[in-house]
Amino acid sequence: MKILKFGGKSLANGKGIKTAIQIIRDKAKQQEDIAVVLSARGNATDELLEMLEKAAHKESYHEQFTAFKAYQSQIDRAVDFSEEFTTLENLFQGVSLLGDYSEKIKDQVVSQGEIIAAKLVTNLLKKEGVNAHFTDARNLIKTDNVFGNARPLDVISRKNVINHFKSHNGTTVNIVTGFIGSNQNNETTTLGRNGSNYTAALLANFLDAEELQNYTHVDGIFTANPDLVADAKKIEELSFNEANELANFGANILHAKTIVPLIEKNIPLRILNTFNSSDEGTIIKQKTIKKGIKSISVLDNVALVNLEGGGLLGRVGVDARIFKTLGEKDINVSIISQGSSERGIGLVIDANQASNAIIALEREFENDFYTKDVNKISVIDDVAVISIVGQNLSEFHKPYNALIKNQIVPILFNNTVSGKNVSLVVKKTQLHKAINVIHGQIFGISKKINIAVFGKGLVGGTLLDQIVQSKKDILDKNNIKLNVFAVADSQHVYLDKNGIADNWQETFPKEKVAYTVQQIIDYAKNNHLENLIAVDTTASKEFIHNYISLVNNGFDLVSANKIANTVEYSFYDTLRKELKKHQKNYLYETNVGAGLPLIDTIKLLHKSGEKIKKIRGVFSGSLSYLFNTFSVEDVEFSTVLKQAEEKGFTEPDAREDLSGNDVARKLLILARELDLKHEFSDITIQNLLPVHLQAISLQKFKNNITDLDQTYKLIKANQQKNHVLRYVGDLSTETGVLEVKLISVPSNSALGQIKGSDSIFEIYTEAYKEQPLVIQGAGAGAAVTARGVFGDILRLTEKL
Ligand SMILES: NC(=O)C1=CN([C@@H]2O[C@H](COP(=O)(O)OP(=O)(O)OC[C@H]3O[C@@H](n4cnc5c(N)ncnc54)[C@H](OP(=O)(O)O)[C@@H]3O)[C@@H](O)[C@H]2O)C=CC1
Ligand SMILES: N[C@@H](CC=O)C(=O)O
Repeated sequence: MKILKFGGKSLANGKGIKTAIQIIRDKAKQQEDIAVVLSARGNATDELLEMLEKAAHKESYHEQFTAFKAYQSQIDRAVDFSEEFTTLENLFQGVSLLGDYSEKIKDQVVSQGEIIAAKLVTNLLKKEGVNAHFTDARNLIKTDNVFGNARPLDVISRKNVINHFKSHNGTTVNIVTGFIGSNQNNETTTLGRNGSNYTAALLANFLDAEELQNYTHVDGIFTANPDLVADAKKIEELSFNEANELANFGANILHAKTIVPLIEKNIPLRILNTFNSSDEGTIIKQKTIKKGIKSISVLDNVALVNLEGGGLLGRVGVDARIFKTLGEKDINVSIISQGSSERGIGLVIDANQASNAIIALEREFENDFYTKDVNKISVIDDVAVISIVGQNLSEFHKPYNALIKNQIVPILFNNTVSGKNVSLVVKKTQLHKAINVIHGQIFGISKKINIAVFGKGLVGGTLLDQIVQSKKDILDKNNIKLNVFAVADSQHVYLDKNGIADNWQETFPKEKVAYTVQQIIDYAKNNHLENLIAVDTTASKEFIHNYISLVNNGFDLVSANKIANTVEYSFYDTLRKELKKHQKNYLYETNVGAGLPLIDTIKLLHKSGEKIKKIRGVFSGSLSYLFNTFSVEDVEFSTVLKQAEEKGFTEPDAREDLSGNDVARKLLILARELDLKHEFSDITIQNLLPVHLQAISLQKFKNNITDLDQTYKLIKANQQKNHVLRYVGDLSTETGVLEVKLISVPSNSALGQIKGSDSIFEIYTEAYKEQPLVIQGAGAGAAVTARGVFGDILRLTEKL
């Protein structure tokens, strides 16, 4: 025999009840041996409780009652509910007169929901030709007298059920009311939370069923609540032990007490979706094939009680007193954690019971306050418990580190000795983000990286296009979901927590809003975005003042902008201290040599103790292009400069290149990588701009760009034969000299031979004494730079 159980949503008017009837009818017609257990339909239980409350407060419940009756009768007007409706009317009237009700009355009221459901379904099935039999569980499940949460009496209930099914067997399909029973005086009782599932499990146990099929409105049990974690996946199978852990930790479908009767007889429980008949659901059974972490569940209506005291060390019986005190108030403790010093004991309890718990504990430990053995009993009520079911402690560092990196520091954690469950208490405000971070780490379904790109010009825009093109591949190959949630220029931002559109260029003008960086930080916080990266592809001197705030708010940084590394050393130093404090990273490989792997190489050599003596070369891609072209072609200097701008080699204001500032910045960045605390003012710079072009507006400069031509024509003419012009940077760690200047070199020398926008860096070290280590390649350009920024982002994703 199989027991089928249908929940309220599966029996609601419309698609629910229709589909449920079809499922039962088809199984009955295929001569499957089945019994059916039903919950109340739709929101019947909640509505009955609401009306009861209204009656108790002497408020009018009549309108709601009329609507309730209409809803329940709507599907089949032929079914006679007059007995149930009259019972309800009488009960409400009585409660209204008294202005109060007991748990016993409450059970009588709510039980009508299941009775109405079973009567209706029986009738509908009969119309479909099924030999259905209305079965009132009050005649079968006998319980103790605890109204509202009654315990079934095993021996008598078992006997009743077996006898009933013996006399109603063969083609009969018993339609059983879930949730309700009766005591020895035949007074109606209910089985408490998840009562209908409990009825179904009891029946399965008593009748030695081969499977309990629980029809719900979801496809099964998920790796996490899909409302909180978009990437949550359905679990195919769970063991009873795992289900038990989940049941204790908030998985709504399961409840520990419903699993016990199934474990006892080794009866599998299958969670199915009434509305998705093709899905196999989740099966819960004795043994499963797949081992490992199964699910993350949450308890969010909890409070953390903390008892602290210097005099608790070695005191026998303190915990016993706590539990006795809470037990007397019927307060259940779901987690306890105690340090070996015994100075602090943390207890997780139901949030609704927190005040009672504190009052009771303060009373119990009153004398200990006087003796100063106990200093404080406090409660934190804005907390939630996240439980990782199946978490092996040897792997726990992964989700834990990810939480810390995302600035979520658990308040308390705790594990079961069996190693099947690790629970973390976190602030409720951080719950959403925490569960996503943990889920991404342990299930590896995909790690979501949330990126804000500041600056959507040449480099930023190319980067965004590259991300759009590559994100699917990166997801498929590396399980990394790149989610650009913000794109900003100097005035506006386009925000979408689910990721900007692929055609972001067209969407930006439609969606853009004015912004401050703080608003973007708040947006990330309010939308619980994890693994945050801020990308600076501006050339802004002001934007860098947001770096520290971004770091403080959980962002890692990637930057093409060289300013933060080249302003005063004190800022450079402070930023690094903040990064260290918050365990954040700042990557800026493109600051020198665009996409060339220069900074990483220098860092590695320096870290390994290799003494770098000198770095020399053509540091600027745009000036390289300028002089490579100008030296060999018969063309005006200003014409080549315009070409360099058009090709995206120059800074937004090309005078940054021509003044030597950009090369000087690169030199300073490399010097600081070598722990030299130089300032920009320490660099000797040969400015290539005539004075009158230096301080005017960019537009005026562009209008007068041909003023450069005469000067460079002369310089070119005065060169030695077979020589070419190169603008070089020179950094000597031995002399402390940092210099950028225009020189004339033989065209067949290493510097003389470079082509296009190539940069060349010669690194002289102890090991590379005579023949330097040379890094050469395109030193400027939007595509190579954006690719370098992209590389930094991907490098960061490995650290997150
Ligand atoms: N080109 C190259 O080869 C290389 C460039 N780089 C660096 O890349 C950076 C970007 O260069 P490029 O793309 O050419 O510059 P662009 O001028 O093309 O783009 C700059 C972008 O930054 C935006 N911006 C300016 N201020 C802010 C702000 N406060 N907040 C947010 N956005 C802002 C601008 O917006 P708006 O339009 O509103 O002003 C614009 O969208 C520079 O720092 C450059 O040094 C590094 C290596 C190589
Ligand atoms: N303008 C710069 C771009 C890279 O930093 C250059 O020409 O090198």
